[in-house]
Amino acid sequence: MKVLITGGAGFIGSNFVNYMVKKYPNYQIINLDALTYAGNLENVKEVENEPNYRFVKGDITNRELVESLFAEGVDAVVNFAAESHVDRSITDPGVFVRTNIQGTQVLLDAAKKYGVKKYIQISTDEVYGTLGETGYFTETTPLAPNSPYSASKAGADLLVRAYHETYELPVNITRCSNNYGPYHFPEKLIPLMIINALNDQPLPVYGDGLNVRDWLHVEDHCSAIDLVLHKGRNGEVYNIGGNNERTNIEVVKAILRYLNKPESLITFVEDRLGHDRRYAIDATKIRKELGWKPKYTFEEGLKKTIDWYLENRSWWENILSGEYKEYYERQYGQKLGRL
Ligand SMILES: Cc1cn([C@H]2C[C@H](O)[C@@H](COP(=O)(O)OP(=O)(O)O[C@H]3O[C@H](CO)[C@@H](O)[C@H](O)[C@H]3O)O2)c(=O)[nH]c1=O
Repeated sequence: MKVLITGGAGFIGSNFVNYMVKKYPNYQIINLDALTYAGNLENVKEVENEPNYRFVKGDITNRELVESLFAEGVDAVVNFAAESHVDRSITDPGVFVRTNIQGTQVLLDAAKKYGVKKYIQISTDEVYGTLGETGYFTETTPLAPNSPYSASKAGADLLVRAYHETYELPVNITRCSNNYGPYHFPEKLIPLMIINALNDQPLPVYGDGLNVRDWLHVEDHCSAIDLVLHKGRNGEVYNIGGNNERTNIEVVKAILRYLNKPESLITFVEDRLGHDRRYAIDATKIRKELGWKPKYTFEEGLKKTIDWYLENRSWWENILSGEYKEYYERQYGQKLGRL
């Protein structure tokens, strides 16, 4: 089987590339990634010399390039390639529409033209919008995205659905909750808080810190996608979530406790615009239908993740000294009163 993984140098994509190359030595894995600010070949260093792995630098909106890869005979596509950061989408939505929607359409066209056996769209629980204090997102919850990022992901999901209904393309859409684990780019909550705590820098918590996210270890996400790839019923959506609801402030305090750093580092800053209050996934369908089970509790997964950041200092120090530095100052400098 030849599997094209797009966005395989980003956080979740690279974890999936590493997982697939090692687990299936008989599969050919092609990693197509544009290497934007969030893509990093260091993330796939552990498999770069494996005979069943190949990297191609390129953008999913590049129709010619995408078609040339499909012409080689791709059996399955797993599309992770996306602009993923909500805060960036609030200041610059255009690139989100381009990559997340137009890029998906290019992949769908090629998948249809060359007759792939499976197309998997990696989506997000954010397409469902926000929850109050109770309730869960199921696969039939209406789409109600609130940020330009989630709107672009919802748009892509609708295209994927339409290619199934109209052309009978064999698709699945997976919608996961917040992932965490190794190679998570430092702009996101958990790695940002770990790194700032290690550097004795203020930890910027948005609003009252009581927004709730449902955390899923990235390895558990990979095992779920593996099941969907091999056993998913065509045309179906599968929610993937770890049942680990935590407020942001709980997560931040747990990180400080593990690192033995003072809570005085916590700094409440101006809230994110349109900030979704709570996400919580009902993953009954994938558990019952495909037999998926996460292996990490949040406490174990978080400790393992913090240890990874302690052991891989040079990975994140390289990112911090590059173009990310400018983003960080723009995003937090004023909020933290340091500019
Ligand atoms: C970066 C940052 C975030 N936050 C808050 C905002 C959110 O309530 C929570 C998590 O923020 P983020 O790490 O940006 O993740 P969130 O907005 O939930 O979105 C993530 O999870 C989604 C899945 O739910 C994915 O679709 C997105 O691509 C991914 O970025 O922490 C802070 O309080 N301070 C911060 O500095």
